[in-house]
Amino acid sequence: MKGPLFYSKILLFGEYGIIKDSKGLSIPYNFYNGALKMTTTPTDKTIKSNESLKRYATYLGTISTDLVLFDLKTLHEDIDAGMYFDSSIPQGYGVGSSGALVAALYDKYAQDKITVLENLTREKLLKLKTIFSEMESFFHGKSSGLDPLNSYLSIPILINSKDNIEATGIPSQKSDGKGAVFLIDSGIVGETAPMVQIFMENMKQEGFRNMIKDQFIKHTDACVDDFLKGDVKSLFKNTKQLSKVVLNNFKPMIPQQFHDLWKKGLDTNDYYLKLCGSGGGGYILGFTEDFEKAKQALHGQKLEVVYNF
Ligand SMILES: Nc1ncnc2c1ncn2[C@@H]1O[C@H](COP(=O)(O)OP(=O)(O)OP(=O)(O)O)[C@@H](O)[C@H]1O
Ligand SMILES: C[C@@](O)(CCO)CC(=O)[O-]
Repeated sequence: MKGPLFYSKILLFGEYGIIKDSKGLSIPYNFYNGALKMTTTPTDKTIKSNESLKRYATYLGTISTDLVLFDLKTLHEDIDAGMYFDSSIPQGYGVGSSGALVAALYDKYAQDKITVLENLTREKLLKLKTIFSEMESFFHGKSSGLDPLNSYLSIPILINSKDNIEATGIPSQKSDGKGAVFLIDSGIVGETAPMVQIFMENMKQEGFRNMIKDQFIKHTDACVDDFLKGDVKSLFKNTKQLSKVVLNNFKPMIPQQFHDLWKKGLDTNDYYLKLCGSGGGGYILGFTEDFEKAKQALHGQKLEVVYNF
């Protein structure tokens, strides 16, 4: 048995802001994926995954059946027979390893499931997001459900506000374009929950709240609009503003050794850095009008291009 592939995702814009009703834009990232599989020859990796599935299956049994009904009997039988999630998606890197797992399990074991083939009305999308939020909260404490939704549908998702999301198209990539969105591997595993806790604590201060409203959300929304319109010039202007605000106000979310590189990008305009998800490690997202230049300026860092302008 090998189930269908579920992909990683990248939240291009909207981290933290979407908690406070900013816009957000999340795209599938096909470089990494995962699928449910049966083991034939157990290894440390399959055993660890299988044990994690076992714990998770118990949790799925506690979710209200009014929301979603699972074929728990088959799920437990499959896990006892050695099923695991065969995945290349790194964990704690902000690209949604738990989201892909949630999507794969919903796909295989939910009854009366909403499928990707039907007309996805806003109501159906919200229903799916609510189910996924409940399913993923086992891993995150609290989850928006956006990661599994992205992975399940494998299409870009535009978040207009908390209760207003839609499937969207993004401008097609220019394969010969000089500009790029890229990932930098910080080499550190991050954790979402403590980062969100710091953010919520900061939000108790009026100054921080104002900065979020008047600067962070303003620039985030502008970046989303620019990206969708394909207005690259304005996008870089707004990404620079966003990068600056994040460096000044989200220091705990930026690993120490990247503070100087972050500033160097702003000073030289060779690239602009932003958080990729909650930060604290994992990937950092970069935007550049000239990837060759950025590569030189970031010499020694591990870079992966995710989109070409
Ligand atoms: N291949 C896998 N097999 C079993 N469980 C997995 C697998 N991949 C991820 N998980 C589960 O997901 C958890 C990681 O989820 P977590 O939300 O901490 O990270 P993430 O989803 O990679 O991060 P982010 O939300 O920042 O993208 C693991 O601790 C594990 O329980
Ligand atoms: C930091 C955050 O905004 C994005 C993490 O991918 C948390 C969330 O909205 O789930």
